[in-house]
Amino acid sequence: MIELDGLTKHFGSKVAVDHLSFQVRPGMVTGFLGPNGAGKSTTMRMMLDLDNPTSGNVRIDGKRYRELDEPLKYIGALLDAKAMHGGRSAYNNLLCLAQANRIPTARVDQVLDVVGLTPVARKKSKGFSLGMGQRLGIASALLGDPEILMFDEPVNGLDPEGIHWIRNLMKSLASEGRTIFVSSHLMSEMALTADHLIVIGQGKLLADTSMADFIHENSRSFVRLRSPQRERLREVLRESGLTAVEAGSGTVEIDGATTEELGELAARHQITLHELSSQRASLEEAFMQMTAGSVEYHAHGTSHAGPPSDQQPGPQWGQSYQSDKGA
Ligand SMILES: Nc1ncnc2c1ncn2[C@@H]1O[C@H](COP(=O)(O)OP(=O)(O)OP(=O)(O)O)[C@@H](O)[C@H]1O
Repeated sequence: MIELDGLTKHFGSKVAVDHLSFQVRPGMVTGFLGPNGAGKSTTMRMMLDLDNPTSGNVRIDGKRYRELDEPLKYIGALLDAKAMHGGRSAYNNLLCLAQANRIPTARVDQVLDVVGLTPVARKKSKGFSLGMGQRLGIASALLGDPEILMFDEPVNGLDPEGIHWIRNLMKSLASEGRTIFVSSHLMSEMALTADHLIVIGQGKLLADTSMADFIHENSRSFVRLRSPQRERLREVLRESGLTAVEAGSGTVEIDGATTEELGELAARHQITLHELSSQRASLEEAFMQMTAGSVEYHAHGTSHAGPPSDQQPGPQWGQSYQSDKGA
């Protein structure tokens, strides 16, 4: 269990983390979400005692990180996959870490096997692809067989097979009763992986909730209509006090009415419908709505908080969003 109590970090006048209090519980995967610059990495660094809080504190199983006897046996982390010594082989990188932390040497081969790097164990890690580097970073996090694991953007650089692998790894580690805390920009990925969500924006806690409740409470439900008599449909909706939002591909979306009401309304006015469907906004949309006021960098054309016209999964949004950072 990880407990944050009023955790705060200032960089000069910049408040990167603002009185964060939450718990990360064992036996589940907790997703840590927030737009770029929200303070996720800074929070994780303070959890590992790599940065000093301005105020507040973090407890790991009731203790401060620096009070842990052999920290790698309590908490393993993947923060920066490039942190490894490039001139050393994967095996030697892990061996040094094992020796420095009084972890049995045999564990090195075990974790190399878990992450699938046994065939390249003797190769220098500087020649590794981003995905292999991520796997090596994950191996180092697993080395002490810790009860708590923290991953900062672990799917970065992984191909679909690698993403599938890490998703299953995190779930299986959680099912063993471990505490798994993972940050990601890939909302669709979180939907498939996390049981619980912590959402932050501009360093502040925006949500601490189960995944199911997050979607239920934050996603907008609406009805999608498509008709060959589009103008007539719009007119009838307007007369009924309903606002139709154009949603592309000849569809309109309506809030505040059920499919039954809209179907009957169309029938009364003899309007043919080619589509009448109840929709619920996805996790990406719920997340965008929640954090809309706290993003530092907006991608062109995606700064509105409303749902996009189609129901595409998150990576599209994540990619355009990230690619705009620093533009
Ligand atoms: N060493 C530092 N000095 C000054 N400002 C910093 C420092 N580290 C982080 N920041 C600022 O603090 C804020 C939070 O940064 P942080 O990297 O924790 O966010 P993040 O949620 O991890 O973002 P990303 O998803 O882009 O990695 C940002 O505005 C960032 O520019």
